[in-house]
Amino acid sequence: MVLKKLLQSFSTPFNHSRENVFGKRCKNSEVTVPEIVRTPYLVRKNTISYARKRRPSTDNKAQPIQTKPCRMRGRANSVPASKSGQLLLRKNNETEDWFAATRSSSINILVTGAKNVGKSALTVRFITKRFIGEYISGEDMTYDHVISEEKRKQKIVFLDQSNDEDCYKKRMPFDDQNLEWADGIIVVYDVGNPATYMYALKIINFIQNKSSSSEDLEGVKPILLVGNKTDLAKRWSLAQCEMKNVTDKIPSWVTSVELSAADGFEKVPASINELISEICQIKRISCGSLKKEQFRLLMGSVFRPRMHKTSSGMKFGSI
Ligand SMILES: Nc1nc2c(ncn2[C@@H]2O[C@H](COP(=O)(O)OP(=O)(O)OP(=O)(O)O)[C@@H](O)[C@H]2O)c(=O)[nH]1
Repeated sequence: MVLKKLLQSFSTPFNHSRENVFGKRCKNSEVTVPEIVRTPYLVRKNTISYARKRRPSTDNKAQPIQTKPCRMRGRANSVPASKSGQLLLRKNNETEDWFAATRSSSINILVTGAKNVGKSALTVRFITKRFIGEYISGEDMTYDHVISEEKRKQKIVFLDQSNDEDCYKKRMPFDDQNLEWADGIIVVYDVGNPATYMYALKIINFIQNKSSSSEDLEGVKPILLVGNKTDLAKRWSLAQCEMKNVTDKIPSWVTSVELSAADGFEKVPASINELISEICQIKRISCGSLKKEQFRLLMGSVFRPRMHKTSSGMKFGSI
């Protein structure tokens, strides 16, 4: 009944058929409704505003040019610390001490890649299980995430590295300190943009070259190459031919995966968990809960696609 009324309300005022919404011609007029770009998820402001990062203003007024320090951290006052410290942005002035402290106490993951490929989206999706439309651009962000295994807690720190032009020029593609700090690296590209894929390969080559100078980098720092935005299937298929020509350049020790931060209920946590368990093995830390989590995600994707959403026993990744 409600559905019937809803359908009627769609059709009566303008006499449009439902196809009109997707850009087809109206039945009784010559007006063409512009095509609507599909937004995968609605932003539920009340529940996720704490994790939302502001974009710089896009006013037409001339903005004063500001030079940002590359190692700028997210504004602490823009995001309140969550109870468990799972999503916590760092203050701007934390630098050397922060690197030293986190190096020894946590699992550190560097998230890098070209601009606008979805580095923040991927990280936030992993930590909060949510996709938020917009994020602060042009600033390095760090996120704390805690996994609990029985009574033990393991802190995971993500450094979401900005690649705005100023920083890019200074640290082509990132400085040694970030690389030394990281236990694992996530290199992100946009599957619909071959240039970002080339940039991702450049980063991997950079790491590979570093490994020849510091003997044990290769294999010791696991790399996850993530092709993001597969939900934009049209752009993706167009870019595939161009990317196929260069796929042989990915070194065999790099794990690669294609997914969508927007749609990635299972794939995002599964692939990042795999990277974390690899790091745990290398650092000889026990991460048993990750294995359980991976198994649960696998079973969830086979039998019940949203099983993990209702599970309360596992603290991993919850807010
Ligand atoms: N459709 C779609 N859009 C995405 C996806 N991931 C990210 N986006 C969008 O892509 C834009 C850039 O995402 P960000 O996460 O800010 O990208 P970033 O790499 O962190 O950007 P910088 O910090 O500027 O380097 C945002 O508008 C996101 O909403 C995805 O999987 N699918």
